[in-house]
Amino acid sequence: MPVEEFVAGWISGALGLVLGHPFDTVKLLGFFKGMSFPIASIAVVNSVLFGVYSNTLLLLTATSHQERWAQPPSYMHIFLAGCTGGFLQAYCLAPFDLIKVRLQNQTEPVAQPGSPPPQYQGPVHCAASIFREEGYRGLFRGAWALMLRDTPTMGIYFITYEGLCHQYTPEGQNPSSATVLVAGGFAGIASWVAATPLDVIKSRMQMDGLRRRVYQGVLDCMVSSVRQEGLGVFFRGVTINSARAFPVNAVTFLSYEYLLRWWG
Ligand SMILES: C[N+](C)(C)CCCC[C@H](N)C(=O)O
Repeated sequence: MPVEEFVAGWISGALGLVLGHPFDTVKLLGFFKGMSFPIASIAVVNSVLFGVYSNTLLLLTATSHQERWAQPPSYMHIFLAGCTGGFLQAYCLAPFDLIKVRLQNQTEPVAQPGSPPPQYQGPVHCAASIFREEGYRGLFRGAWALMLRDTPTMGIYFITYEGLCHQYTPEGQNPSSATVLVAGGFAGIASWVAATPLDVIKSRMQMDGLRRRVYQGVLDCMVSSVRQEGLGVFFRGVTINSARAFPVNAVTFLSYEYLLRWWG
């Protein structure tokens, strides 16, 4: 099994994250505060995504990454490989994403003197507390919603990327850096727009169970969110998600393609 894609996915995910982190942290003081945990986690997750995507395409079409611009795979194969990558990365992402959401939802930007310490003191403490209080399965709270969010939208991610690259690249050539940046940026936006409704539900499921369980499952969470807040609830955060998605995914794809060309 070719491993370059896993390594390139690892590095490119980390680079994209450095750019995206300020968007994730706009509410906090210090843009790059607390970055080591997300870097470590996105590197693992992106490596699984790109590694599985590329190897699934290899299984489906028998073309390696180097041959793919000359012999483009069908959109059906690209979509299936993207969905497979999205499905498997969701399981790796689930505990990391849970910890991120729990930490982001708990704190005041500046601790008030005399106020009680935050429930979770950092990522490791957060993971240990969830494990202690909610068990091993607690670490996978919201994982089902995350998997539903990522499986089809990672298919959309790769279809948009490959489609735009082909559109703007002469037959048989490698896409230019500008093309890769723009195609990567729009792939990020397209997949985030499609992912936002389930992203909202996923975050609610992850916060559920902290005290009293409110939702019975993904469907129940959807129905009660729409009842209380209307259909607009599904688009909450779509603008910030898209603004973040462009630079993050432009850099992720550019570094991914360049690392593979450089090694290959
Ligand atoms: C599938 N979904 C839309 C959730 C993510 C697609 C892009 C993944 C990228 N690491 C990022 O953080 O933007």
